[in-house]
Amino acid sequence: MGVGKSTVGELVAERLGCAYRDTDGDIVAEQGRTIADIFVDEGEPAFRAIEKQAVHRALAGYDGVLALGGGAILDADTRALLAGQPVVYLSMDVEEAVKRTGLNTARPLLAVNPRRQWRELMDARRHLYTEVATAVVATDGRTPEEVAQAVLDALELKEA
Ligand SMILES: Nc1ncnc2c1ncn2[C@@H]1O[C@H](COP(=O)(O)OP(=O)(O)OP(=O)(O)O)[C@@H](O)[C@H]1O
Ligand SMILES: O=C(O)C1=C[C@@H](O)[C@@H](O)[C@H](O)C1
Ligand SMILES: [Mg+2]
Repeated sequence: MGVGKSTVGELVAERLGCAYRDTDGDIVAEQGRTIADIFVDEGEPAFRAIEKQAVHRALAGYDGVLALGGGAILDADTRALLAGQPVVYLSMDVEEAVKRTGLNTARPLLAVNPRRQWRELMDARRHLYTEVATAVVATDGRTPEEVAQAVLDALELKEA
């Protein structure tokens, strides 16, 4: 969360001259409410079901850069769908995460104690991010432009 998927994803798409899409954005558009509201109204399991459908729809026949929600990889079917695709895991350390997400309540899973919650989420998920990733790109101390270039380098893709 807050690692720069949207910022960097858009830059990478711009450099490749291809489409950019973000499943969190798709969900908000389709549901007509914020992600925080879906969590509050229906709880996390209901959000995950909505998210799973959104990821599957977004990936079907898609050719471009897709930013996934941070928890999408919790679903085994989604992980299977990502197998064979170029998948980048953007990483950062906890202090960078707190700086980037701040106290922003748009991220319900970090709403109470961002530092502790971020550590717990990463301890639970790191192995899944690593499992689905074909490349890991560290974002600490790099500008979004530098991260975008590192992504292109890691995937051995050239600018359009
Ligand atoms: N490399 C970077 N260095 C410093 N700040 C950054 C970097 N990349 C993104 N940011 C900033 O961090 C914040 C979060 O970025 P962004 O919204 O792109 O992340 P995200 O991974 O899409 O988040 P979410 O999990 O909410 O979808 C923004 O304020 C953005 O400007
Ligand atoms: O990491 C997560 O579990 C989340 C990340 C965001 O992209 C949103 O999908 C939502 O806030 C949950
Ligand atoms: Mg985003």
